[in-house]
Amino acid sequence: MTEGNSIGIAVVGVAGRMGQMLAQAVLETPGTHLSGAAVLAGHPWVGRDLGEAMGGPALGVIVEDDPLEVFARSQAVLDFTTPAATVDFSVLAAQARLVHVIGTTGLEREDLEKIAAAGRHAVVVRAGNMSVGVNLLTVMTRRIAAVLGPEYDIEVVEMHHRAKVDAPSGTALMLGEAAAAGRRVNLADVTEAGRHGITGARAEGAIGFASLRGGDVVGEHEVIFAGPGERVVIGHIATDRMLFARGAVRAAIWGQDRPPGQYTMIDVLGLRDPAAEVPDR
Ligand SMILES: NC(=O)C1=CN([C@@H]2O[C@H](COP(=O)(O)OP(=O)(O)OC[C@H]3O[C@@H](n4cnc5c(N)ncnc54)[C@H](OP(=O)(O)O)[C@@H]3O)[C@@H](O)[C@H]2O)C=CC1
Ligand SMILES: O=C(O)C1=N[C@H](C(=O)O)C[C@H](O)C1
Repeated sequence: MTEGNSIGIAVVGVAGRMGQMLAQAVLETPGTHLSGAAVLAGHPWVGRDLGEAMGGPALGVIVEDDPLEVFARSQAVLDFTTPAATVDFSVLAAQARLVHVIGTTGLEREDLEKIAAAGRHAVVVRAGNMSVGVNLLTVMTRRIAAVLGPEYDIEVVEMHHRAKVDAPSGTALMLGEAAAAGRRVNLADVTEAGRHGITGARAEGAIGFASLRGGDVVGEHEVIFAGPGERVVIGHIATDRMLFARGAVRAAIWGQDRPPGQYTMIDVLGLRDPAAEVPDR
């Protein structure tokens, strides 16, 4: 629902780690309002005031379990849920002509195809990481990979909290895609992930991935270029999930009145280099 010129932004999966951050980010952003907050049917938060459910003061926003109703009074939806849920939401968001901001990771090729098909007539902004810093890191990774030759071995290392369910992280895949784009190779052709046992020597031109899990780590990424006599190491450490949430709200605002299509945070942040496309995971 438009309240004056304020943009109505809904959050699905609002009880999740990111869902709660997203709701707070909408509430603190001038020019937007929280038009709805949805969880799965049967969740204990259904029917409760969102603020109280989150352990704070009442917000006057009641948690619902019908995304259709929530979408009907919104201009955008922030979706950091699961691949299956995101595919379903993409159909509903496109029908309602909402800007669908997707942070969900672990999406397979078939999921991406379904999202692209559903979103043909709507604006979809999707990124495995919504922070400014990581998106800058992808631009730097592509550039460094393009300049350093194949004698520099590329490894992407990530660490996340113990509850993370997908690996490598969406961010690690974005960085891998950026490195592959810089080298003008297809990431799938050069990926080395999950090494264990007698693996044989590293393949020439491989891009390796290592995933660490533990504790409450918000998200840490490094790209290592290991060459003869030196290593170039660039990285990003997230210490607060609000970083991602603010990026998502920025994307929802940016997407208003854009032509239908699939966009990434590279578009939102104005970092696209037409001469060097970087696919985003
Ligand atoms: N792009 C980015 O910048 C970032 C992306 N992420 C990604 O966001 C996703 C979520 O992460 P996180 O918040 O830590 O995970 P959580 O598991 O804490 O949250 C996911 C939430 O989605 C809910 N959910 C699942 N299916 C539905 C549905 N059909 N309808 C409504 N709600 C649903 C879950 O509900 P229930 O628990 O009841 O099943 C849960 O509350 C992950 O893929 C993660 O990698 C995370 C941080 C930053
Ligand atoms: O699951 C998380 O927590 C995060 N997921 C994203 C990813 O897969 O890269 C972004 C961030 O690193 C946190």
